[in-house]
Amino acid sequence: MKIHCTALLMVVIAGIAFRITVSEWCICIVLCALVMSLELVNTAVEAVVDLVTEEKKPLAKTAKDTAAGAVLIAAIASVIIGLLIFVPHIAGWFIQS
Ligand SMILES: Nc1ncnc2c1ncn2[C@@H]1O[C@H](COP(=O)(O)OP(=O)(O)OP(=O)(O)O)[C@@H](O)[C@H]1O
Repeated sequence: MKIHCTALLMVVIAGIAFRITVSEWCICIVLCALVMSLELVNTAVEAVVDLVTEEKKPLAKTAKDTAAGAVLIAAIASVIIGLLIFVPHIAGWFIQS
């Protein structure tokens, strides 16, 4: 969650610096909310699994790994979309200066 909050702060700073459009802000906000929400669900799944059993069980592993996988997929997609949004702004900034 600390990593996600740091990424969120960087997105906000970059969004202000590069003056991204309202549509781009909306996409960034939705993606940040998606990743952070899935991280909270992942934490909840981990807590429930640990509450149910502290023994090593295949179903516990499946529950934890699939929840973590959901966060990873959303995070990877967010990074790709973030690059698609910010790279043209960064390139434009370099061309102007
Ligand atoms: N009860 C269990 N039975 C089987 N495998 C487990 C069990 N608990 C954890 N694991 C395995 O160990 C890995 C690490 O589990 P852990 O509970 O430390 O979560 P984590 O993925 O490190 O998340 P976090 O760092 O947020 O606590 C899991 O991804 C899972 O593959």
